[in-house]
Amino acid sequence: MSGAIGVIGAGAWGTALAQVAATNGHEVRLWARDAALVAAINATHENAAYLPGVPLSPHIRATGDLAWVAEAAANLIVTPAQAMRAVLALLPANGQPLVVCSKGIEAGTHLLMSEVAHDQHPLSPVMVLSGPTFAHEVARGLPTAVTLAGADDVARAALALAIAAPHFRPYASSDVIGAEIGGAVKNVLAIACGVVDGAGLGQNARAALIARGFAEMTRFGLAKGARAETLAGMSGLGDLVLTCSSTASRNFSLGVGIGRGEAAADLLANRRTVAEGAFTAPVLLEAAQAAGVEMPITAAVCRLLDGGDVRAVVGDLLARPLKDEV
Ligand SMILES: NC(=O)C1=CN([C@@H]2O[C@H](COP(=O)(O)OP(=O)(O)OC[C@H]3O[C@@H](n4cnc5c(N)ncnc54)[C@H](O)[C@@H]3O)[C@@H](O)[C@H]2O)C=CC1
Ligand SMILES: O=C(CO)COP(=O)(O)O
Repeated sequence: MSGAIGVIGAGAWGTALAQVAATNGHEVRLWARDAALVAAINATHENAAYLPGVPLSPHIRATGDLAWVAEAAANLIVTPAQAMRAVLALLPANGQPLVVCSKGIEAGTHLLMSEVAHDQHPLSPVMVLSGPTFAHEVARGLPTAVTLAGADDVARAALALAIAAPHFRPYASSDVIGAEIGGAVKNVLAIACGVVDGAGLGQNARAALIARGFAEMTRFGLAKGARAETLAGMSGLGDLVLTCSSTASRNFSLGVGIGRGEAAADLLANRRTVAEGAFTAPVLLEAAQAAGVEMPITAAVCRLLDGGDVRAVVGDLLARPLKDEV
């Protein structure tokens, strides 16, 4: 793939991906909706608001002009999930490949982000890039592997070559739904693991939540047409383990606060960066109920986000009738 690469969304992850795309010498057009952020990135070659301390490649140019970004050979979409449809509606449609890098499910429609992208840009090949990828590590050049999923083999192979770097290794997949469901669901489960940490419930409980959470992810994924091996790969289990283990995760950190007894509403009101699991949880629960899939951990996270008492919610989760593991 020759030519520029567009990155839409200049938060931590969009900025880190811009840095990856610039590694191979591509001109990178990084769109932000906030004019002050555009000016600051271009003046300082740093995104101090969302990815502080990382000197950005001179190949990256921030912009507020979506039409200029749309002329690039491919567009990586990295807005918060619930904002994606509105931003894509403003993006000129050139049939350019669109790569969904956000993790979530659209409220109201229950659509995955790739489905939202297809709705808005039916002529574009749509791909999904997902995996265990803390932005600050990727931006510093630490080794990272991702799933790059897409139905169009040619577009996917071209994009993989364009973004692969010695520290950044994309694995190809044709399972778009599976790649997306892993990333969306793990954010909800990371909140649950944070709660366990904040409430001091111990490492056994955290490991049990990861395992039972993975069972939930798999049940939901299979019901939606995902492949089991995708859910067990980078974008599913890999990302689940990463985000359930570290306060570097915004979702895990949100859970820690809830586990310590802080009100979820206050924690969310005081955040500047996005914790997608808080938006995904109620949508996921609705989608699971519509599909007839039981997701008790997701339901527990929803109760906690609605202000439920931690001890009561955990007690209810553990008091459910005994059942077979599989
Ligand atoms: N930070 C990370 O390590 C990773 C994040 N992701 C996903 O990438 C997506 C973006 O996350 P981050 O970049 O980390 O978020 P962030 O919280 O660092 O930044 C969000 C960006 O979106 C902008 N924004 C907020 N509302 C908007 C709207 N209505 N329209 C357009 N732009 C808007 C903000 O101004 C900011 O530039 C999320 O879905 C997240 O789950 C995926 C992998 C890694
Ligand atoms: O998706 C991520 C890592 O793969 C980032 O997780 P958080 O959004 O919880 O920080």
